[in-house]
Amino acid sequence: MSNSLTEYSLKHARPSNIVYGYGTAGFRMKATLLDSVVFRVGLLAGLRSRFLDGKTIGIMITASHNPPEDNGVKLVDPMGEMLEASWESHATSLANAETEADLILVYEGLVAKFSIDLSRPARVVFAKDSRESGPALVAALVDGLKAVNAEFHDCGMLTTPQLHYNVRCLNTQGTERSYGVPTEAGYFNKLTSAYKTILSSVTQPYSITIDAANGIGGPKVAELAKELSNLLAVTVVNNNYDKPELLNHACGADYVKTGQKLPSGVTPEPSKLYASFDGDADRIVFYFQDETTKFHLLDGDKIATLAAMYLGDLIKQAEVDLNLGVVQTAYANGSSTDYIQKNLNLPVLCTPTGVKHLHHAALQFDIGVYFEANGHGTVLFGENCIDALKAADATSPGQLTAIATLLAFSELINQTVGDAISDLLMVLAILSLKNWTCAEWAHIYTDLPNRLAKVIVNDRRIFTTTDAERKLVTPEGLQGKIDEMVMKYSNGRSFVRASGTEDAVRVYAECGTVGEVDDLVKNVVEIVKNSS
Ligand SMILES: CC(=O)N[C@H]1[C@@H](OP(=O)(O)O)O[C@H](CO)[C@@H](O)[C@@H]1O
Ligand SMILES: [Mg+2]
Repeated sequence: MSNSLTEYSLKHARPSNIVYGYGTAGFRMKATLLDSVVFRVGLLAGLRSRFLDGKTIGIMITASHNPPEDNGVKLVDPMGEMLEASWESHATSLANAETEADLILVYEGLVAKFSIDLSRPARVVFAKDSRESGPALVAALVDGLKAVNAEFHDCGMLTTPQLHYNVRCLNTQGTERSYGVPTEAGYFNKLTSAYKTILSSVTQPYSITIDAANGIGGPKVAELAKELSNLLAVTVVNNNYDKPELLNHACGADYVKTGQKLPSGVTPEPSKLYASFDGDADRIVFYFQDETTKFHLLDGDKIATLAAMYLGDLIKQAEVDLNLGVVQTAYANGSSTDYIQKNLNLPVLCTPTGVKHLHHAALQFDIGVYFEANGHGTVLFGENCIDALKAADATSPGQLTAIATLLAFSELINQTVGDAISDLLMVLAILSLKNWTCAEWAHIYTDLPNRLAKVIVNDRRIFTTTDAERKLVTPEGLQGKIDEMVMKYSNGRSFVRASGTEDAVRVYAECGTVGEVDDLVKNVVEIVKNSS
């Protein structure tokens, strides 16, 4: 084993002077630096699968909304969730082992630590997004998997959520909780069947234009939409996934959310709904321009609110005792939190940034809605919830329909991870059923004007936080200065934290008016600059 490991790893030597870290979104950086990392992720996936009795582990090669020259890699655990946090440090140790001999020491250390029987089977599936560097990184990954004798299957080009779906299907096949057929056709069928069930009484197709960020989500959503042509009229723009140099360029969910503006390639018709995916289609934001050409963003907070409102109503109609809650991060607009708590009377939890935190918190509700403001999120239906719905004794047609609709939503909404395609269908289903225009959705509450800024500092690690990242602990005294500044503004809120994916500190601010928020964010950026 170690011989073949040494031989293979010599082909994938680690560059010196780089420190790798498995962060919020796995390893992510310039693709040219990732060959050894991806190879070693193959080794870790083999260990993880053997540790979990041969369950299938997923690996996704993507850098999401990053520029075309970047790439990244992340692991998917058996139920389709992100890699368990305690294993992230093992990924980091493997990636940072200097020499081949060091690598074998770390690898064998993990084998011993977890008493892993290397004679057992290891199973891995992987996919990549549409980046140019994808195929070469896949070759490195395959070497890693061969080096540790893992069985593997290459799923080709998929969206990140499709790979998560496949992993869960493979690990639940033949069980009572089978998640579906582990193929792309299986994924499309699951979503389209659920959509047709939910919209069985609707006759008008909903029309939407999607900016696919020139990524892999474009061809996938176009394929799915063919099956739904009676219910959905989809136009895909920025759909050049075969021109990887255009990926995320002046388009995509991150561009639209951060800049609060239209992507290139979109010439809006007044009050018509648009959406943008990110490069690997695990995020979505919606938007439209009104008759006065004012741009309205419908971000993750608006999606969460819409879903919570609609599912809350369905629970009431179903007369089943289920609790519903919403999970957000500090980046959620204050108006959305207020609306969910005060108007919808639902509990809201706040967690640190990163979907794994939100996902985990959402599991405590029977139905947990979680979204980051940037459009990454989903709705989780707990096993108890599904069982209660299936066992419910419906006495009226209204109750029956509500129960069937809730169950269909649990099939429509990806239960493993935020999914742009699944979230798109969820939103369009709700808008269709409510017969709502995009303006009606936009006006359920009005966002407080907000700004997100980035400050490059010498060492972002000195910025540590508490209270779900809403308060700085260090540098000492800095939070006090921010609080003093915030006090000067109406409805002001601002917080500062180190990014987990970029070498920068992020500053968020919101206020009662645009003028104030521009002023506040500028002042907090100054405070941060002066502190480091
Ligand atoms: C403000 C913001 O949008 N932060 C993003 C960003 O994290 P940072 O730790 O802020 O760099 O990337 C994460 C991974 O994609 C995503 O989960 C998160 O929401
Ligand atoms: Mg993404």
